[in-house]
Amino acid sequence: MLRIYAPASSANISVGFDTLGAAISPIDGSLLGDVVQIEDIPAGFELESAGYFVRKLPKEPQKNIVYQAYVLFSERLKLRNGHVKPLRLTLEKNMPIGSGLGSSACSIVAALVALNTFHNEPFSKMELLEMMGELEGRISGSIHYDNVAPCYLGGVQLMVQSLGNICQQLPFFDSWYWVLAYPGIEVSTAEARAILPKSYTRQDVIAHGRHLGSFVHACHTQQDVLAALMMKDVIAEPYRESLLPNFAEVKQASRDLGALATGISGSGPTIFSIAPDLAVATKLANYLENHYLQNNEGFVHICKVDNQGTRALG
Ligand SMILES: Nc1ncnc2c1ncn2[C@@H]1O[C@H](COP(=O)(O)OP(=O)(O)OP(=O)(O)O)[C@@H](O)[C@H]1O
Ligand SMILES: N[C@@H](CCO)C(=O)O
Repeated sequence: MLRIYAPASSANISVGFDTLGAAISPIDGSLLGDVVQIEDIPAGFELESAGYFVRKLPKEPQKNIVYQAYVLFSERLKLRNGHVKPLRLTLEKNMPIGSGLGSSACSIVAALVALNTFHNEPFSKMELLEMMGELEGRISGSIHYDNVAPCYLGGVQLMVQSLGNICQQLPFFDSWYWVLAYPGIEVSTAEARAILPKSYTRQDVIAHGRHLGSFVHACHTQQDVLAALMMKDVIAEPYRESLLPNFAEVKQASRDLGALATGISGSGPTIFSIAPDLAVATKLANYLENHYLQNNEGFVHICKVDNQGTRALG
């Protein structure tokens, strides 16, 4: 029996809509992500689901993205004259759905890595990642890799989508803490994409290019102040902030408490705040617990970038 854990991820990082994402883990060692278990059975295929957020999954098993991952993996294996073994997948759905923490990505990545490992790795990392993007695209309406890539490979990933690579890892700032606050309400990624403009002004396009280019440069030259200053979003945040509770006020208060940057994680409603040290991270966590959470489902975690990505649990 094999158990695969896939961590939460924060897509966009404000400055790289659909092109940047980071894998994230709480510093207290708790696992913030989904687990998929795979095991032999005598014949056929079985899917079981468990975990705190199982009640939020679609009622029909065929709509569970883990089921669809199994079907896609089987089809691709068949194209190589292979066939899937009889097996049971058990999804532990620990991630809230529609959270902005890459919940569907966690399920997709854990399922495909479990299936690939169980069949002695017939697919390369990039082939598997391409399947992950296809499945993510079915959910949100368009293929984007900024959750699945960091969730799978760990670190901060830049989607280059060229020369046979879907993504490449960026050097990042090891001292930074990420404070993630999930308010406990749901925002559908498909809907949060639908409200974005179809086109942008030349001024916005130039600003976006300057921010993203300078941010990537700052990562490579390890200029943390420049990187934090460039974490500005002209593509999504101005249109999505109305979906989040008191976002402008919370962002200003986080800045006053010492946050280097604050933005929407993925398509929200989770927000992230970057702290230069643990003292500021703790202050931010306390503030967000008291001012951003909307109900008992909400949570705040002090995190760091997870450089391991998806892995087998012992
Ligand atoms: N195993 C699964 N995990 C999560 N969502 C699933 C799963 N299977 C099917 N779904 C469906 O996929 C959709 C996920 O929606 P959405 O993309 O908004 O959530 P998300 O992946 O949590 O978003 P985000 O990437 O912002 O965290 C929901 O309609 C949900 O019912
Ligand atoms: N880049 C995607 C991430 C969704 O999780 C978006 O912002 O729509």
